Amino acid sequence: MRSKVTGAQRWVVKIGSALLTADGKGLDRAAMSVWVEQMVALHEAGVELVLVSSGAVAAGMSRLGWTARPSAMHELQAAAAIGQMGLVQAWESSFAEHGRHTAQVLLTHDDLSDRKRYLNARSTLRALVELKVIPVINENDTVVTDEIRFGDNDTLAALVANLVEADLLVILTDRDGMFDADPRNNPDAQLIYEARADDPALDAVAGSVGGALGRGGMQTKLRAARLAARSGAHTIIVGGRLERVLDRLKAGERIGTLLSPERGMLAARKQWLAGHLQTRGTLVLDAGAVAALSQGNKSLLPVGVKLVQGSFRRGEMVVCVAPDGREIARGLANYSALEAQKIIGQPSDAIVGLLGYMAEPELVHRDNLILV
Ligand SMILES: Nc1ncnc2c1ncn2[C@@H]1O[C@H](COP(=O)(O)OP(=O)(O)O)[C@@H](O)[C@H]1O
Ligand SMILES: N[C@@H](CCC(=O)OP(=O)(O)O)C(=O)O
Repeated sequence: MRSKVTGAQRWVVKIGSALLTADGKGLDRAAMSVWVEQMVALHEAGVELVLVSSGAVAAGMSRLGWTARPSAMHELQAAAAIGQMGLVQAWESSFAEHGRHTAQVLLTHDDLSDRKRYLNARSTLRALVELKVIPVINENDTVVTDEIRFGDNDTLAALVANLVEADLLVILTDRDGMFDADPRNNPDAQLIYEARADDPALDAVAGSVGGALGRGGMQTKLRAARLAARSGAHTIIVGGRLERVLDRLKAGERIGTLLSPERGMLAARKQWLAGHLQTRGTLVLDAGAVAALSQGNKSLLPVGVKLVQGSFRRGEMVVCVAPDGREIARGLANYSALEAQKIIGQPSDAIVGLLGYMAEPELVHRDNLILV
């Protein structure tokens, strides 16, 4: 029984090109509807779901009647743009049969390394998940060029897992999981059931290149698991063609390869925050807010802040000090310094009236706060 999998509340499910396109013969709609059925069942069981779907280039190639993957970037991008239409149509109509809506989200690496865009993407995805809509994410192949492209959707899926703070990343692929040698040329290769994501011994077994349709291979899946582990997520690499694969994972069955993070989700996040030393401003708290924060596990609301110093943007690190200047905590501000100045001392339900919108009711959320 895998309790970390059965207990996971937020899953990112990534489906690779090799699986989705029935090995190059257009989209495999029958397989898609089988996954959709299982994802809907997960949804009904209260699991929050985000889908990362590859397959745009492969679907576009099949629409255009191309049999070989083009090497010219613009042809690849054109194929992706054409194929993405079919891809999202297929997901939407399949989920619609179960009364579920989907939402198309196209992201680039740049979007996730820019702090403001990162926060915007995070808010949108959170809102979609709350609305019980299934976001279907792919790389925005039209706007990426060589240096900024992900190169593979495994990395994208891991970044999405970090973004939405998923506790489980499920990578569906064309093999039953990660083997101790590339099964293409080692018929005796054994499936690895469990390992620590950071185990260096895994590098040697992951090989390097992917199949004809996908590009990543096991190496990018391993890298993705390590990236996901940074925010405390577990990763499962498992065969997408295994019967009832997602149902069986949810039931705790030992299928696929489970790669575990070193530490839990919140601890990993706080450690990441603690490493972020650059602070951009200071919030001077009132005595009530100092007491609330010191007790632990409380967010900082605008009402408990007396003064805003410095110039910071949404998402940047600020220092929270007591009225006597003593440092209490550090955290990521949900509002810029200019906005914070307008809402401090006010209850959170006044934020919309003061700013014309509300990003979050807290000035600093407790998950983004570390006590000093
Ligand atoms: N140790 C390994 N265990 C399993 N598969 C491996 C291993 N090393 C390399 N591979 C290859 O990685 C391929 C899956 O990667 P890829 O083709 O990128 O698929 P996807 O489109 O699902 O991302 C498998 O078909 C397999 O041949
Ligand atoms: N974004 C592109 C490429 C992604 C890709 O090949 O990824 P994968 O099959 O997961 O290794 C697509 O949808 O075709």
